[in-house]
Amino acid sequence: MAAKLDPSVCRVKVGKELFTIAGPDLVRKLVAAGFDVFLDLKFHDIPNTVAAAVRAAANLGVWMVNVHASGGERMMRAAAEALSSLGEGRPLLIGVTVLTSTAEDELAPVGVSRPLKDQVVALAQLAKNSGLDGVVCSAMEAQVLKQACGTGFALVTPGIRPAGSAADDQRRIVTPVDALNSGSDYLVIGRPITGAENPAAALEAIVSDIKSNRD
Ligand SMILES: O=C(O)c1cc(=O)[nH]c(=O)n1[C@@H]1O[C@H](COP(=O)(O)O)[C@@H](O)[C@H]1O
Repeated sequence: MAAKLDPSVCRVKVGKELFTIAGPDLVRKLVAAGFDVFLDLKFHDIPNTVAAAVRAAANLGVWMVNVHASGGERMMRAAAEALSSLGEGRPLLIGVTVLTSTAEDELAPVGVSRPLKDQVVALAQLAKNSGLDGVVCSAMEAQVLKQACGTGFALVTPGIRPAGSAADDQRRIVTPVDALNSGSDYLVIGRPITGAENPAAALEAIVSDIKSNRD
């Protein structure tokens, strides 16, 4: 897949599936090939373990790494502190709020009684106060988060689907142009590109749609 894509057009994300199959060597190869790599392992563990894991990610040379914001303030602070001594070249540290595959009615069974949007805002504010650089959320929440957390706080939005694409297991989906217009800083696009017959052409179509239709 990476060989079919151009590092000047897109970054790449290595998630749990690929990392479990191919491990850190593949991440090093992607970095060496010139890609900015988002290591999406969504760490969620005790503070000491998460701090050591994000430090290990930084040593691989990745551009972005994420943790679950629901791991709490002490966990996120430990992660932020583990990276702070690395200075400018350190990876961006991002907190996952509520997964884009989660729908409103799935929160109560896991003990969350407030509305989904309020949960996303609360976790984003906690992430910001814990020293993180931004959050993963749906672009549906981008506008409210830019107001709540300010423009310098990065919004990373999966659940991106060009008009007419299948939602698959995602529940809070937004088109690429609408996501950017709502304030998303980074779009995470998987299956609409990886599942296409010609991934480079699918990416190109998305980029040209953005160039011609963005506000
Ligand atoms: O942190 C993530 O990257 C992530 C968070 C989230 O809330 N939702 C979400 O879909 N993701 C990831 O983003 C990617 C979305 O892929 P597609 O649904 O194929 O576009 C997957 O690799 C997910 O693991």
